[in-house]
Amino acid sequence: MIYTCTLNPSVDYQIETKQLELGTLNRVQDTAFYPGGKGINVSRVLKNLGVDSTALGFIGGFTGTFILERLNEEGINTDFVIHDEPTRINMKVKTAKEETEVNGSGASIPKTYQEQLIQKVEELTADDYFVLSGSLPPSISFDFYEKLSAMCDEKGVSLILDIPNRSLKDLLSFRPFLIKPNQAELSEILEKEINTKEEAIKGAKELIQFGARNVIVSMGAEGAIFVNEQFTAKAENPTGTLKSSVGAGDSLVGGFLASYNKSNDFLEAFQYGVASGSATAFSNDLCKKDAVDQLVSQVLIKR
Ligand SMILES: Nc1ncnc2c1ncn2[C@@H]1O[C@H](COP(=O)(O)OP(=O)(O)O)[C@@H](O)[C@H]1O
Ligand SMILES: O=P(O)(O)OC[C@H]1O[C@](O)(COP(=O)(O)O)[C@@H](O)[C@@H]1O
Repeated sequence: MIYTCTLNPSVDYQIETKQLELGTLNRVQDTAFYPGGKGINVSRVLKNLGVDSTALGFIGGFTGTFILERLNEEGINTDFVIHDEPTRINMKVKTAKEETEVNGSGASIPKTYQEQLIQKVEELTADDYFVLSGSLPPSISFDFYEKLSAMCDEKGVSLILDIPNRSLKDLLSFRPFLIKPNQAELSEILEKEINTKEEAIKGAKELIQFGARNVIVSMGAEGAIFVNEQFTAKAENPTGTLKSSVGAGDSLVGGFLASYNKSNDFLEAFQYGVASGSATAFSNDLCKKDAVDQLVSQVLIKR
């Protein structure tokens, strides 16, 4: 079974407006609410691609209820720890020119609730994948990532890490099956500029040395690279019109896992993941299977 874990979920409030001007009244053209947070997005993408998963993490309040209802409607298994404070709301503003994001910091999670989540992860076995994705809420420290990663390592659970944290390097000794920093995150982790695919491949190889088993660096409109101990590959995106790139990285992870789960083939999974990321970038919500299947042959992979 694939488990996703979102420690800091969100309701994503997407706004489309002709322009966004600070210090004045802006009126919007279009709005939509989506259940958000990186692990939740991975579960939603997996479901869209025909693969079941169970979404774990913390949710609470009226926003948490919204997330739970939407995931239930979509037929996604959930096993969240429910707390009292509302889950955060993240604003995603799209104008004709650019995308702007304002992410909340997150709810306060008491220690007893943190312990409840640990108990759920205790149940996982070596047949499972555990996708630990997204930021930490303010009341939880980096040790929590360490604790969950160490548990996966001990039990032989395949760990996928997609955390926007410069200390990701400190988790690589737990031998994650896959990590997926984006270009900016890789720069932060390695404390150097990453501008090209060649630089990203070099950087990803450093992360393999630290213990990661497979590394994908996503590079937005430029595509992505894949590195493991056996080979490296570059991917170019298919062409299309950008609608919203929110969740593109999570879609890459979801698409990769959906394909790898069936084929055990890294290159095929990488290609399908990139097609999923692009299909999300070309739509308002997360990618749907038809769109991914249409794009996949247009993703150019070079080993
Ligand atoms: N503008 C775009 N056009 C086509 N594909 C895109 C675009 N933005 C993102 N993607 C696809 O989605 C993947 C993940 O996007 P990226 O923005 O790098 O991740 P994150 O959301 O984690 O920052 C990219 O590697 C690419 O394949
Ligand atoms: O936990 P963080 O880093 O604040 O990210 C949460 C946000 O990231 C998202 O999961 C989207 O992530 P990506 O665009 O990186 O795939 C949103 O749904 C959510 O608002």
